[in-house]
Amino acid sequence: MRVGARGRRVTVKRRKPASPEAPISRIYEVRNAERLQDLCGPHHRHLQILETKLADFGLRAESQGGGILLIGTAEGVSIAEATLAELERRIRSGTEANDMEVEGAIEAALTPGQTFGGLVGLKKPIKPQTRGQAKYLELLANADNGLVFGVGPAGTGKTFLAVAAGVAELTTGLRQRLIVTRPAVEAGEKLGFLPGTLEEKVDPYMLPIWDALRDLMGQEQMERRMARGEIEVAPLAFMRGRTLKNAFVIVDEAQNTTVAQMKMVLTRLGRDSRMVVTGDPGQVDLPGSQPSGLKHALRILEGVDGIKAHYLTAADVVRHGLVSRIIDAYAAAGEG
Ligand SMILES: Nc1ncnc2c1ncn2[C@@H]1O[C@H](COP(=O)(O)OP(=O)(O)OP(=O)(O)O)[C@@H](O)[C@H]1O
Repeated sequence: MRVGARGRRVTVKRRKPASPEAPISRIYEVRNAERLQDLCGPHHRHLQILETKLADFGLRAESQGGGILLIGTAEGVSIAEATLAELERRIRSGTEANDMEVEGAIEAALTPGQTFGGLVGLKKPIKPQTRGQAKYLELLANADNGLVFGVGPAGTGKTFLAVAAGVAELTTGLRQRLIVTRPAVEAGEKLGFLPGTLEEKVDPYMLPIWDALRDLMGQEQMERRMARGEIEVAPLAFMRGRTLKNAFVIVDEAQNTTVAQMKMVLTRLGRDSRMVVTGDPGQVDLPGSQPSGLKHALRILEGVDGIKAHYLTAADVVRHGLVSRIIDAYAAAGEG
């Protein structure tokens, strides 16, 4: 789905010759005079910002009765339409249109993942930050994808975006439960012998998950849903023998599952559930030379109907800029 003028392209006047860079003009139609004024801004300042930011596309924007005339390259006009549609969406949801919002809408329209329709029900909106993330989010946001593998190096948002999709499905009522599990390589089954509640036992290892949940739904909602049993964060061993129904299940750090563990968890998928498996085949911490269940699953499940795998790369790292260079250096040394 393209975030665009949503059927508003009423007038299309193409100039000759129809070379790709030839300027085109289209009218972004706005029937409501007050809305038109909000979009254009005082003394048409918003249109000036649009022209300045999209100068590379030769964009010109003029208010006309009933709409905004956009002239520029085809790409520029499309971005301007997407910007105006995003700005309209913000205004409709009660945001005051000001210079900052215009700039934010332009940024949203310019983001590589413009095709992503968005996850709803989150405390803060999530947007893809790279092309790879955009594709991954598209897969995650489509509830028809029963099993999605998110594979790639550290810091590409594999876990965070999976948690965002899970939170969105939980808070919008599409799924009754959100279950996040990780193989506890170090502690393993020994966790069962530590004192305290389950969360206390697994907290340090599960911290990144709690951080993401807190970020995406807020502490209060997170605790409320946890108390109601709607959110479960537990080591992989706790999944054994269960059928996970009506749940969004995330298997994180899946590179550290054994082949048997991976098969065990994949076959837990119950009715009305979805599963996202995330991991980095370059970071296997399994003792000895045990084969990784993730690598094995990716190999044998490739091409199976209804199963999607998405590969993020160093280009998708959203941590410090140095991280992607570190990953590349390790890969070059043959250790990634
Ligand atoms: N699109 C996004 N919007 C906002 N924050 C993001 C986005 N993508 C990633 N992040 C942030 O980047 C951080 C790293 O993401 P995450 O922990 O999911 O990476 P990962 O690929 O699972 O890495 P690792 O393999 O180390 O667990 C997260 O803490 C999250 O806050």
